Order: sequence, then C-alpha cells, then structure tokens
Amino acid sequence: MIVTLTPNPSVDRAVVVDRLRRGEVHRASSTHVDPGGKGVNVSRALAARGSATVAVLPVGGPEGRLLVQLLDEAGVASRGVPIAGSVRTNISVLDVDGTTTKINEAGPRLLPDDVATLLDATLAEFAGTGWIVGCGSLPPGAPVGLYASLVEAGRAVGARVAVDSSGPSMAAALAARPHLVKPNHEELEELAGRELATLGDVRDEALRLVDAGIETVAVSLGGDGALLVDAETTVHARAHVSAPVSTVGAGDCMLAGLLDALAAGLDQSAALAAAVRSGSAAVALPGSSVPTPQDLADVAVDVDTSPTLGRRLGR
Ligand SMILES: Nc1ncnc2c1ncn2[C@@H]1O[C@H](COP(=O)(O)OP(=O)(O)O)[C@@H](O)[C@H]1O
Ligand SMILES: O=P(O)(O)OC[C@H]1O[C@](O)(COP(=O)(O)O)[C@@H](O)[C@@H]1O
Repeated sequence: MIVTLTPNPSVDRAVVVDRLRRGEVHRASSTHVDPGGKGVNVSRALAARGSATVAVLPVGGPEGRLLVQLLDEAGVASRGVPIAGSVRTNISVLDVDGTTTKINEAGPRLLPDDVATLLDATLAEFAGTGWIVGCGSLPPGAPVGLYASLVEAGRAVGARVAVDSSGPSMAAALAARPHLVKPNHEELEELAGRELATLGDVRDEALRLVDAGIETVAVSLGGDGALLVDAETTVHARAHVSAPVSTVGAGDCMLAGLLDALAAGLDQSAALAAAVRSGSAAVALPGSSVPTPQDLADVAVDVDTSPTLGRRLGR
C-alpha cells in the first residue's frame, strides 16, 4: 500500500494555444482538466496500473468537490479532510511547439487543526507495510516542518517515507532523513546552491544526501531520464519520446513507477527503469494524464549501471 499526502492539491486545467503572447487574447484549441497536486498524481498513476493506494488531501469549496468527483471517476481512493477554504486551480498553457507555462495558485490556508488531521489521516490509512509519500508545495498556514513531521511519524509506525517537495519544506524534510527523495534537476541545484551541469555533478550532490542519511536519492532529469544513487549503486536510465505532448506531472508518474517497483521488491536498476518508463510514458499524454499499462508497455528504456559521469545535461 502506498499512501500519498498532498497538503496543497489542485484542479489542473491545461489549455493549448498556438503561441503564448503577453497581453493578448488567446483562443484555446483544447482544454484538459485533471485532478492535480503531486501526491494526488502519484496515487492516480498507481491506481491506473492497479496498485493499492490512497490519496490523503484537504478538500474544500467547489474546486474541492470537483477534485473528489474527478478522483472518484478515475477510480482513485481518496480520504479528504474538510477545510474552510477552496482547493486551488493550477493552469498550464501549452504552446503547440511544446513550451509549457504554468501558473500555480498559492492554495487555501490550512489551520493548525487541519494540518494535525491531515497527518493523522495519513497515518490511519497506512496499513502496516509499504510507503507513505509527502508531495508538493505547502499551502499558506502549513508549517515548514510538515514533511519532517510526516517522516518522523511515518518512521514511528514502520512506514518507509518518501518526500518530493522543494525549497524550505524540502530542506526541512531532509533533516528528518526520509528513506527516499525525488528532486528534479532544478530542485537538486537549488539544494546544492550551484549549477549541476553533468551527470557526475548530479551524482556527487545525490551522494552528499546519501551520506547525510537518506537511503535513496532519485533525481529526475527531464529528457535526460533519471539518476538513482544509494550507498552501493549509481544507475542512470533514459527513454526517448519522439513526440512529447505535456511534461506536467511526469515527475509524479516517475515517482509512482519507482515506489511501485521498490514496493514489489525490484532491485534499484529495475526500479529506476520502471520509474523512467512511467515518467516518459506520461510525457506522451495530454495534460497530466497518467499512463495505463498499455502506455507503459510501449516505452523502451536504456539502463546504464556505469553511466558516463562527464555527460552534459540538457534542460
Ligand atoms: N522530454 C522528455 N523525453 C523523455 N522523457 C521525459 C522527458 N521529460 C520528462 N521525461 C520523463 O519524465 C521524468 C520526470 O521528468 P522531470 O521533468 O525531470 O520531472 P518533474 O516533473 O518533477 O520536473 C523523467 O525522469 C523522464 O523519465
Ligand atoms: O505543489 P506545487 O509545487 O505547486 O505543484 C503542483 C502542480 O504540480 C503537478 O503535480 C504537476 O507536477 P509538475 O509541475 O512537476 O509537472 C500538478 O498536478 C500541480 O498543479
């Protein structure tokens, strides 16, 4: 069982325009509405492949009702914690040339009781084995140490705990030593405070986190795939996508593939291959659609257990 906690979920609205021009009226050629927020997406990706998961999230306002309805329709089990404010709507504008512009709202304010109830609900959904995953930004009112509290509480009930966040909440979570973290390239650079131009730079920085007590660091690298580092292994995996459609939520699908594979007992190389298969399959789908088993079957992944560390990374 993989329980996800998304303190700041969203309704994701993706619109396609010819070319985004500041200050002009645009006519969208298509619109895609998905349930959103990083942990919600991890649960959606897991449910789509038939893996056991529950998404824990605050729910309020008309957007909250829509979010729960969309999750129900997608067959994703969720546990909503009622809040006074309204769930946010995040907008992605996709140019036909593939450029994506995202506008993420701050989200509704959480009260201290809401935060405590979210943590309690997450632990209550944990069935005794498997993973608890905390993902995404924190809304106003949530303490910066929310994910650190999740790591400590999760560890106390015997869960393996993963965190995917950024900025101060991620830095605070690292101090609590989650079992796994999944920064993307930019987030790892932010943590490192320097540019990470090559695979070797990423490996060195990931190893620094491993040395600080985090068992597994999986860094998603966009079109360059992903690098997994632990005390024994450095493995790189990559898949070519000939026609990328939307990268929104690809990192969440990548994390879902990784945790699902680790929970099934696969080794690090096989788990990273599954992760990249999932992330890259998502890139070929519109909005933040999650891949079905058929979509996953279509992706060929190259895995390298002795990657060329001098390899320069694109953006
Ligand atoms: N252009 C691309 N071509 C192929 N795979 C991609 C591409 N962009 C992303 N991916 C896949 O999606 C995963 C997550 O992408 P990334 O952009 O690093 O995550 P995030 O959404 O967290 O920023 C990557 O590890 C890779 O497997
Ligand atoms: O919590 P944040 O950082 O604002 O991100 C939330 C957004 O991220 C997503 O999970 C997508 O992930 P990416 O932006 O990493 O592709 C959306 O569903 C959601 O709108």
